[in-house]
Amino acid sequence: MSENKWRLTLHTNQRDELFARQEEPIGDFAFDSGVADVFDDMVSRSVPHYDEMQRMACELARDFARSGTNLYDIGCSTATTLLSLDREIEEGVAFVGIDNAPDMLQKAAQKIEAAGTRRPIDLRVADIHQGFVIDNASVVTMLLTLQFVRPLHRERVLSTVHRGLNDQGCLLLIEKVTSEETAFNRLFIQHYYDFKRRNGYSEIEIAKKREALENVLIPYRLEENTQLLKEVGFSSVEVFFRWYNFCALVAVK
Ligand SMILES: Nc1ncnc2c1ncn2[C@@H]1O[C@H](C[S@+](CC[C@H]([NH3+])C(=O)[O-])CC(=O)[O-])[C@@H](O)[C@H]1O
Ligand SMILES: O=C(O)C(=O)Cc1ccccc1
Repeated sequence: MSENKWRLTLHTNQRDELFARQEEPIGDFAFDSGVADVFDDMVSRSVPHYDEMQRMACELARDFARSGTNLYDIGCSTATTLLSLDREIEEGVAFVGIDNAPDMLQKAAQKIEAAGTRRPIDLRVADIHQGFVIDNASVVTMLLTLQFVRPLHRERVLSTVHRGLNDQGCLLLIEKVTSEETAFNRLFIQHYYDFKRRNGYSEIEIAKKREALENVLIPYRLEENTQLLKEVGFSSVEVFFRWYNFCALVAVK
C-alpha cells in the first residue's frame, strides 16, 4: 500500500467527536464532510451489532446474487458494505453504490481505491427522493437508509426497488424501528442510550445527536415496514436480526 493510500485509510477512521465539540445551536443532521470524516467510527459506535448485521446481510446477499445481474447498495455511505460484498460475491455480479451525499461518496471512492476491489464499483450520486434507476437486480441493500427517506416517499422508493428486481431477487433492509407499546419503546430507547454510553458517548453528545436527528431519521414500526414491503409486491418478508429498536429484514420478489 502506498503512503498516500495508508493516510487515506487512517483518515476514514477518525473518532466521532462531532457533538462533543459543537458550541453553536444544533441544526438538522446532514451527511456533510464533517460526518463523512468520522462516519465509520460513528456508525460502529452507534449501531448495535453493526458488524454482525453487515456480515449477515452480505451472507444473505450471496444467497440471492446471480451472475449477469446487478447488485445495488442504496445509501452506500463510505462503501463498507460494498467492500465486504466484493469479497463475498462472484465477479459476474456488477456493483452499483447510490448515495446523495458527495462527501460520503468521496470517502467511498477513497476506500475502494485503497482496498483494491475484484470488480469496478459504479458509485452514483442520486437523491432517491427524486427518482433513481434499479435494473436487472438480483440484490438490493438499503442498510439504515430508508429511515432517512421522507415518509411520503417511502412507498414509491420501495416500488422502484421492487420493479427493478428480477423474480426471486431480494431486498435487504436494516432500520431503526419504534414500538407500538410506549412502555417498551421507552425501555428500548433507554437501553439504546446505555449502549451509546458504553461506547464512550457522553450525555451531551447523545442529547445533541438525538435533537439533530429528530426530523431527519424517522423510524417506522416493524409492522409498518413489513406492510409497505407487501403492498409494493414483495411475496415474502422475514426478520433476520433484531436488537431492541434495530431490525433487519429480507424481502423476496
Ligand atoms: N434521499 C437520499 N438519497 C440517497 N441517499 C441518501 C438519502 N438520504 C440519506 N441517504 C444516505 O443514506 C446513508 C445513511 S447511513 C447508511 C449506512 C450504510 N448503508 C452502512 O451500512 O454502512 C446510515 C446512518 O447514517 O445511520 C447516508 O450515507 C446518506 O447520505
Ligand atoms: O445515532 C443514532 O441515533 C443512530 O440511529 C445511528 C446513526 C448512525 C450514523 C448516523 C446517523 C444515525
